[in-house]
Amino acid sequence: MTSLPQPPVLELHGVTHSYRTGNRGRAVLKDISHAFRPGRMYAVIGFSGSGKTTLLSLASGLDSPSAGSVRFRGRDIAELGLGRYRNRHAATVFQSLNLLTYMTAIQNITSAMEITGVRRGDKNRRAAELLDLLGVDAADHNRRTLRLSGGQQQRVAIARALACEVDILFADEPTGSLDRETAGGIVAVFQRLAHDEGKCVVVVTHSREVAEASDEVLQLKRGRLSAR
Ligand SMILES: Nc1ncnc2c1ncn2[C@@H]1O[C@H](COP(=O)(O)OP(=O)(O)OP(=O)(O)O)[C@@H](O)[C@H]1O
Repeated sequence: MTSLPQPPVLELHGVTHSYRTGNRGRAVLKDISHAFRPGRMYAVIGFSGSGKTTLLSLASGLDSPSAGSVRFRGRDIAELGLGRYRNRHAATVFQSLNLLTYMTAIQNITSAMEITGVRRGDKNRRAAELLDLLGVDAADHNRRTLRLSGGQQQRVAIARALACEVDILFADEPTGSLDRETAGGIVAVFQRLAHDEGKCVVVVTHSREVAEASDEVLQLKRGRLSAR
C-alpha cells in the first residue's frame, strides 16, 4: 500500500518579485509556484545572483512578493501576519548565524524562546534536549558560543530555530564555511529533522553534497524555479 503524500505546509503561488533600481523595476523571480510538504528536505540551487536568497526571504516571511502569495497550510502569510508566521511557524538559520556569542548555547536558545513567546515551563531542559538532538556535547551546553567551533555554532543556531517549535526550517548556505566532514554532520541533522521529526526543511545551497542529500532539488534560473 502506498501512503498518500501529506498536504503541503508551504505553497508559493505565482510569486513574482522585482527590485527597484532608480525608476526601473527588475524582476528577479517570475511567476513561481511550488508546494513544499512536511517530512521532506528541499535544496534550492542556482548561480550566484539567480535569486535564491530573495526566494528564501519571501518564503520565510521576511519580505513580501511584488505579486502572488506565500501560503502556510493554505492561508496567505500576509493575512496570518508575517511576524506571527516567523515566530510560530517558520524559522531561518542565516549564513551569519546571528548567535549572541557572549551567551552560552543554552542561553541563546532560551532567550529566543522568551522573545517568541514559547509557553514551556522548563525552557532550560528543552534547550538541552534540542542540543542533544543536534549532537552538541553536554559539556558544551553551558559554554559561551564564542568558544564553540563553526560546526557546533551551526548546530546551536539550528537548535535555536527549532526551539520556537516551527514546522518549517529555512537555512541559507548552512555548510558554506564548514569542512566536508562537519558539513556532512549538518546535512545528516537536516535529514533527520525532515524524516524523523516531520519538519519541512528548505536549504539554499551551492553544495552538490547538500543537493544530493535532499529529497527534492529545485533550480532557480532566469527567474524561474524548476525541478532537477
Ligand atoms: N535589496 C535589493 N535591492 C536591489 N537588488 C537586489 C536586492 N537584493 C538582491 N538584489 C538583486 O537581486 C538578484 C538576486 O539576488 P539574491 O541575493 O537573491 O541572489 P542569490 O542567488 O541568493 O545570490 P548568491 O548565491 O550570490 O547569494 C541579484 O541581481 C541582486 O543584485
